[in-house]
Amino acid sequence: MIYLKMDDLPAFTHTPVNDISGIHDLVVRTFHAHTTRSLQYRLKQLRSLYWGLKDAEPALTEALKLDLGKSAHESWMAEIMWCLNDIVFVCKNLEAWMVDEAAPDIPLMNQLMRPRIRKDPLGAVLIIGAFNFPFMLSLCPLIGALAAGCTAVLKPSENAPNSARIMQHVIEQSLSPDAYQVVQGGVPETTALLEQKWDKIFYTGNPVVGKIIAKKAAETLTPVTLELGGRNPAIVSKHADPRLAARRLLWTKLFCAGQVCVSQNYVLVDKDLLPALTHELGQALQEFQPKGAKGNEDYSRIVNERQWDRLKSLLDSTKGKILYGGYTDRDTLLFEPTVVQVESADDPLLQVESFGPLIPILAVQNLDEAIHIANDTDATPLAMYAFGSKADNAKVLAETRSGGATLNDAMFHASMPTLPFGGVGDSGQGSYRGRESFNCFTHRRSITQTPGWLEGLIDFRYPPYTAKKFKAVKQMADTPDFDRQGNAKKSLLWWLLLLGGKGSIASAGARWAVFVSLLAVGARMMARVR
Ligand SMILES: NC(=O)c1ccc[n+]([C@@H]2O[C@H](COP(=O)([O-])OP(=O)(O)OC[C@H]3O[C@@H](n4cnc5c(N)ncnc54)[C@H](O)[C@@H]3O)[C@@H](O)[C@H]2O)c1
Ligand SMILES: CC1=C(/C=C/C(C)=C/C=C/C(C)=C/C=C/C=C(C)/C=C/C=C(C)/C=C/C=C(\C)C=O)C(C)(C)CCC1
Repeated sequence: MIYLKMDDLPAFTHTPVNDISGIHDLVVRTFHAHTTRSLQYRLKQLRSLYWGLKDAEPALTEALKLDLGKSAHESWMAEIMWCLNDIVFVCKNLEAWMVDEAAPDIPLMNQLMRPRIRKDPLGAVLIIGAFNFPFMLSLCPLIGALAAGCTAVLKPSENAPNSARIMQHVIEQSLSPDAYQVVQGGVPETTALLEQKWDKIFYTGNPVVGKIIAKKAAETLTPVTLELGGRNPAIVSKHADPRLAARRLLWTKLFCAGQVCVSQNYVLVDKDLLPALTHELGQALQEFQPKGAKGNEDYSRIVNERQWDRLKSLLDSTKGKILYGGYTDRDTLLFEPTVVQVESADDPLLQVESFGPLIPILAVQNLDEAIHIANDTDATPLAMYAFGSKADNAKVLAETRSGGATLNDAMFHASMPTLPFGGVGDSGQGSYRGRESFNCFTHRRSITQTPGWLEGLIDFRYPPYTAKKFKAVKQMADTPDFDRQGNAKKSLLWWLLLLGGKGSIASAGARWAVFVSLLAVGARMMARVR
């Protein structure tokens, strides 16, 4: 088999803005022609995309190397295999997902109307991808939209142009062009796309642009899923294992050179554990990169000069002390993983999302202080990490919010392809992955059907309203299981089972034991008397 090479592809060129409304109209027309509704159509498209990606694997790997210096290892694990497995999983489950769902919590009398929930595709959707995991962040939403029966336009990030080129090639070779289109470009092209009316917009990227997109979508009441970012804290309590914490936190800062939305933005460590943690970070860095970042050909590069410059000026602005790393080279876009011990939560490294291989560490007095700083820095980050005892971790989860969280590791909740993934508050809204990708592009349509023979039985709904009809309606009221003080009331049956008492089932059991014993004694006494 002759494998495709990136050189075989046309150069990255922006889609002419004047073509965008025609592209939009095409996918809208196709949706309204109901072309994409059948299960077989969707499966055929998904299976075709699978083989298109599979056959392009060498070029996909090459593109990620060109755009980000990404290793074949990371490219396979978190991009190519990720997307291939996503398609396989969706194909296996799609038929079950599409079946009408029985409606839950329906009173008996309403069951007669056969309530059910149909999964309707939302329509023609717009998907805007980001540069750091260009295939996973563009194709997985597209897989969800396709599975849901939508038509779609994908706008990959222009900051990963080679990945955008090969994605366009694979999509054009594998999917029906009437239903699935790619628009290439940056701000002007995305802005032109946002002028069109979509049935859903799925955006991955920074919160600033997320607000632009949410505002634009609000003008036409278009639903959005926003996969944004945040300043994700890692809290390392005094009960943590410093070696595990060091290795696992470094994982996400070496992965894609820290250009990972769910990587920790800063580390709050109990003051007593600071020496051990910093020591273990040095040990792990030595193990993970024995020849340093420069000598590690599997270590990604910063995506472009603009991002490199932003990171460099951020590092130069810190008042902290560099413990490890700090080597950078603009010519090769290399940025070494850099551990900085900072003395204040006001340090510039904690004020913005680095989205790079910076690891500021701040010592705290205790867990309460860590939680306070975390909530003060970013109340709704995309991710939260807690390393500590079971009680410590439970406290962190109970007293903070985040899109997702991993305990005693980094980014694991984001490493499971079928676990719903999304932000909260400023870090985003909506979620996807696995079945959630199907749901993300689906409208859950409630349907009922009233049989003719019921007409006389439910005429209480028609005027003229009589006393008899009103009495019938009054009897439909439910009985509350709580009293006027807001306390739960037990039903008569429950009162009897608990023998009138309150408290636990165990105490009720004790009462039953006493009650049965008394009954037995009484019965024996009655027998003697006879
Ligand atoms: N939640 C997630 O899954 C996820 C994944 C990756 C990145 N992110 C977040 O994204 C940010 C980094 O990515 P990025 O935004 O630099 O990626 P990016 O530069 O690739 O931009 C993302 C997309 O937004 C578009 N865009 C940029 N500026 C725009 C504008 N003014 N108007 C319209 N469209 C515009 C780009 O064309 C691109 O398609 C970080 O905050 C990171 O946390 C989140
Ligand atoms: C195999 C057996 C067992 C255990 C298996 C285990 C525990 C396997 C663990 C696998 C791991 C560690 C996989 C890690 C994968 C990481 C990935 C895919 C990272 C992905 C990163 C992503 C998606 C980043 C996203 C970034 C975003 C969205 C923003 O920028 C046993 C032990 C159970 C025994 C039986 C065999």
